[in-house]
Amino acid sequence: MSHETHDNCAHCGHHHELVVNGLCVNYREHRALSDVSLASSCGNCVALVGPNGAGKSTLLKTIAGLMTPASGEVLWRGAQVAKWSREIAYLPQREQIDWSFPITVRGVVEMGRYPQTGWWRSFRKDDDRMVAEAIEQMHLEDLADRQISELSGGQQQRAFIARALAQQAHVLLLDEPFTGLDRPAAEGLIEVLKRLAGEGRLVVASHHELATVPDIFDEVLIVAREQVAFGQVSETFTWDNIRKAYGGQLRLTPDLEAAFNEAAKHHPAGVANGATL
Ligand SMILES: Nc1ncnc2c1ncn2[C@@H]1O[C@H](COP(=O)(O)OP(=O)(O)OP(=O)(O)O)[C@@H](O)[C@H]1O
Repeated sequence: MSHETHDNCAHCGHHHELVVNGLCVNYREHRALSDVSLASSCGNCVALVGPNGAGKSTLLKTIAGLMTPASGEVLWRGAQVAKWSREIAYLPQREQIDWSFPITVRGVVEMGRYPQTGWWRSFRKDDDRMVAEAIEQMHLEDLADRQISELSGGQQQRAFIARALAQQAHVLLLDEPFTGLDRPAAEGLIEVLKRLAGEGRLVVASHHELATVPDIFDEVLIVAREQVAFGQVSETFTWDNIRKAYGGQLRLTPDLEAAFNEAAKHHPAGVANGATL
């Protein structure tokens, strides 16, 4: 799949870049991630893949500004991410969220406005409008007054994405957003992610289902505690690179083989040569 890439973001009219430079991240003295570098910009959907413990969540948290790098840097719009917390939204893995917390869907989405309003000032008309628009964009109107705990997994994901939209976030960092979704919900989420990228947002998501990478993403970062490869899915999503990251943990199934062939079709050289694996 390939999105139409906007020169300028339809969301804000600019063309912003996320740059990760030689990033290393530790938990105390334990090195979780080494030497990650990438550059992506508005309008892209970036997959983060690698085996369990590869450092995907760590990278998302660091890009979100929630962890401090041991070395290297993360820049958005040319400055350290800490400066841009309003523009960057992070959705943790499902199990990190307390879904029993008593809050309505609208309450979750309103939280997206808190960084702007501060806790001390009340909502203005604009805040209400942005919350209503986000709810509408994620087709949550009928569920807005329901408790978040009463929703299906797919609906809960949509509520959290609506919160990011209400925040007017430019970068969406999603940790395994497809986990626990049934097929229709997953297909709905694929459409949502493509639409958000198509509107000029930058979506970065860790993803376990390798066979669906070419359907959803434009670019891929493959990690295994350190960077294996980063680039366009058509060039980078190859069995060679995936095998480097997963070692003997992964078998080349027919589904996966089909996905590599699908990815290669969009590669200029792949089309010319009719190349397969
Ligand atoms: N809070 C923590 N304290 C210490 N080490 C941690 C902590 N969180 C993660 N790690 C370690 O850092 C490394 C990277 O973990 P991370 O959760 O980023 O991987 P991941 O690719 O997201 O894994 P998964 O696919 O299983 O979610 C692992 O070795 C893990 O054990």
